[in-house]
Amino acid sequence: MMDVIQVADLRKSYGKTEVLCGISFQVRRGEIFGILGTNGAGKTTTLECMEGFRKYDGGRIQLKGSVGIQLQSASLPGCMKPLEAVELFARWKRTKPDGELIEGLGIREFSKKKYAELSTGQKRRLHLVLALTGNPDILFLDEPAAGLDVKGRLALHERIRRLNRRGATIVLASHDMAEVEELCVRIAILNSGRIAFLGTAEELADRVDSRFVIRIRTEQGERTYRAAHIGEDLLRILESLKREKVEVLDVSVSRGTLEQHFMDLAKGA
Ligand SMILES: Nc1ncnc2c1ncn2[C@@H]1O[C@H](COP(=O)(O)OP(=O)(O)OP(=O)(O)O)[C@@H](O)[C@H]1O
Repeated sequence: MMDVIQVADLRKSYGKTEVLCGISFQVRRGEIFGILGTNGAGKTTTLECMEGFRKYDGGRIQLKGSVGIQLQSASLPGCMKPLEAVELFARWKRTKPDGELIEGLGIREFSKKKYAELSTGQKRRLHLVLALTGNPDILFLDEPAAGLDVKGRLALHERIRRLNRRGATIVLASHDMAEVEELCVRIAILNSGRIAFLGTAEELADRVDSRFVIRIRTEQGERTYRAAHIGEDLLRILESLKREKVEVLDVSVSRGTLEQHFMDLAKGA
């Protein structure tokens, strides 16, 4: 599959603090790629360098295709009405406002308000419409669901998937594991300015030892174990409970969520 984004040895410092210490990754055409990291890991800096908004100190970034960027809030004049902003962006992109997009993200609900009067979620929805205007080949989203309620979040995720099915490559920065797990196939985890992991969620699960979560309900309450090898470990746990004469009522086994794996990596485990 063709790479539409290539980032090689990207370096960035703010003053004397090196925030990106030479990160490299590629994004393939048509994928939803997640950049994960805890607060301050360097996700926004990485995105802004890729978007061309921020100068970087070293390395190389190559993009192939037109770009849409979900700008941060407060980046439009406070007195501007939502549909005026949509019109302005459409003209800038030499296209017409996309009615389906405007309806799909419910912009008309708050179209009479000024930008300064919009809620965080409404601003996010508007910024998403602006980013999507002109059907960009590559879409950058920074914490897209922050400040959205459950309904807004579901609608946004559905919209992101639909766009992706139409061929857009999407790069999404988030510290929300559930969001990344739900949307992205490949992810990069940033930790202290370096890539701690690059690959699929499945590969991440395989890399971390504690892959399974075993929950055992006993007469005394529930116990939780983490296991690398489900067969041997489950047998060992059950045998030890038998020796302790603990009555087992129920056993459930699940794969740990990406969040557990991520936290292990972010902690440098
Ligand atoms: N303009 C700036 N000047 C100085 N330091 C900055 C600047 N922007 C970011 N930083 C610092 O660089 C580091 C990385 O910030 P960045 O915003 O890229 O992280 P992030 O992973 O997006 O974090 P968050 O999840 O909190 O948004 C942080 O320590 C931050 O304080």
